[in-house]
Amino acid sequence: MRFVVTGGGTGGHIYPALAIARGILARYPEARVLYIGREGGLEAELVPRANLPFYAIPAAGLKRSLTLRNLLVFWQATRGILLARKILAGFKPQVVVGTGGYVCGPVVLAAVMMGIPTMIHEQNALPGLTNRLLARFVNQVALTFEEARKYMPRRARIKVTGLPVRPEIMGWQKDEARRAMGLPENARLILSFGGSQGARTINRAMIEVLKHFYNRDGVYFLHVTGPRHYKEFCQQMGEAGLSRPENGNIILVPYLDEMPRAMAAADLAICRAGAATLSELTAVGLPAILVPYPHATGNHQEYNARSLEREGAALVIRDQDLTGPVLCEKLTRLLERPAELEAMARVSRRLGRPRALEEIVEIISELARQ
Ligand SMILES: CC(=O)N[C@H]1[C@@H](OP(=O)(O)OP(=O)(O)OC[C@H]2O[C@@H](n3ccc(=O)[nH]c3=O)[C@H](O)[C@@H]2O)O[C@H](CO)[C@@H](O)[C@@H]1O
Repeated sequence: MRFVVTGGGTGGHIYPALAIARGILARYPEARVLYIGREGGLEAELVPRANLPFYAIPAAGLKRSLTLRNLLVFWQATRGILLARKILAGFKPQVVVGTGGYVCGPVVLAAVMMGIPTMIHEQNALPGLTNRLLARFVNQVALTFEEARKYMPRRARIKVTGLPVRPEIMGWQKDEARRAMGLPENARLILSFGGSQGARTINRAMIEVLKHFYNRDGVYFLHVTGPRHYKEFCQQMGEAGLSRPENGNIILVPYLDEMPRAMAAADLAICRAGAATLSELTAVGLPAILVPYPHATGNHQEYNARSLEREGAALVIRDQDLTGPVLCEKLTRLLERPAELEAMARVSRRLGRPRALEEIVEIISELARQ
């Protein structure tokens, strides 16, 4: 069997495409999966590293307003469709799967024109422009959040599958993770982090939180500063009188490779609201205080965060409202009300979709049988 996956631009589109490719190969070890991405895109680096065959085509994004650049974009899209048609005609896939990003447009459209079954996956509660356009033409739309449905055409075939999380996320039991981290039995662990680069506003607020809770009994903090902010953060901790936080109840790291273990061990997370992060939190049932990244396209992180908040799995603080005292107050309230925190954890676990990948691969299998 042969399958094509496509999606690019940011890790947010590429990692789900890679997870789906791996899911297909796990189910059909004899299958061939080809990844089509953008010339010079981040996928051109990540896909070969994941040992998948990769073809690049030209693609660029439309500006939302009418500009000269858009003419160039149309030209590139036409070239992209022609090239994608050629690749698809040669490879003859049974199904083409797109996960969003500019490059997805020409590849999925070429497949639609050629009568090849197609599926797209949308990661966010507010769908991206490419996926919204493609949803009109594809055979199946898979969503992470139910909320995204209302932005999709009414006649689209839609299923809420969730977003595949990396398997390691499910690999730890809470007790085992806490023992491995050397945490005392009954202490609570608060895990705070920004995106992969960290988040300056969360760092700023966390300085005050850490100062407030320093050496407080029964609560531990694991704070991830982001690699670029680590030195500055340690310096600010020193200025706040916490020059040796590791002697108390605070662990500071620039980046956390051990995120799966930390999420399993933690009782509460303070973080951004990227789709992967939220899927991981709900997969392990970890309640959160979410601070959506305000510059994400269309402010989609706030839509993601509100979706968890509406259900009762998280609280949301907007980036512009985030200060040390506001965060301290919310945190203190939750720590003083363990029943509330436990209820949030239950809702979070209920929202989790640890079988997302299986469901997506099942849809792809059905399309392949058509
Ligand atoms: C800035 C931005 O626009 N981000 C978007 C990007 O997310 P992006 O992929 O940047 O961010 P996500 O929250 O989705 O994922 C971050 C990943 O990094 C991991 N991690 C993070 C810090 C750390 O120290 N260690 C670690 O392992 C997290 O566990 C998670 O797996 O695409 C997503 C899907 O379209 C969107 O929802 C996000 O809004």
